Amino acid sequence: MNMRIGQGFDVHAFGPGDFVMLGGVRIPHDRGVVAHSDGDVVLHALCDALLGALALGDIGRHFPPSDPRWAGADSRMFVRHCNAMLAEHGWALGNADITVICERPRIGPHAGAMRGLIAADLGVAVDAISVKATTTEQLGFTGRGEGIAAQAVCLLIPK
Ligand SMILES: Nc1ccn([C@@H]2O[C@H](COP(=O)(O)O)[C@@H](O)[C@H]2O)c(=O)n1
Ligand SMILES: C[C@@]1(CO)OP(=O)(O)OP(=O)(O)OC[C@H]1O
Repeated sequence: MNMRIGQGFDVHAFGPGDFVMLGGVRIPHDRGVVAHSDGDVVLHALCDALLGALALGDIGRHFPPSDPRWAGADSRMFVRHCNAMLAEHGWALGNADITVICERPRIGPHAGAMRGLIAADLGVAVDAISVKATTTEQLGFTGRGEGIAAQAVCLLIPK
């Protein structure tokens, strides 16, 4: 069977604020993130995985951080754009698996909501989308609470 695989990774620094956007879900937190858009590392990593599977570059190529149109943008729009590109090139998402890397906020209580939004934006069943999390045992920049990271892998199948 013809298939394509993709992977993505994204990091944003914590900064002033009282919430973070992760997987399209607004999560109350004692920090915000520094970003041009809404800084949703889950959706940015997912977009890079989808674009990588298509060999169509990365999110910054499609939505340059220098472009004022994307200031404060809802990253779900980036995901829907990538999904349109999948269809345009004759591919559909088989499944995606995403890992959020941070000490806090806790992701478990929000993972179901993230999966639902991502599945809706990609037009797939919820069981095609996995969202999970790990700490780095207080090691490194995520361990020190300086920022948050996410990685994603996806498998594409012919449409
Ligand atoms: N931000 C996070 C980090 C972790 N979790 C959940 O806790 C489990 C244990 O994490 P370790 O890093 O100690 O292995 C992990 O498997 C997640 O279920 C979380 O919800 N949010
Ligand atoms: C999402 C975009 C949009 O301009 O900007 P940021 O929110 O800063 O996010 P990042 O992952 O650093 O870069 C990708 C950009 O495309």
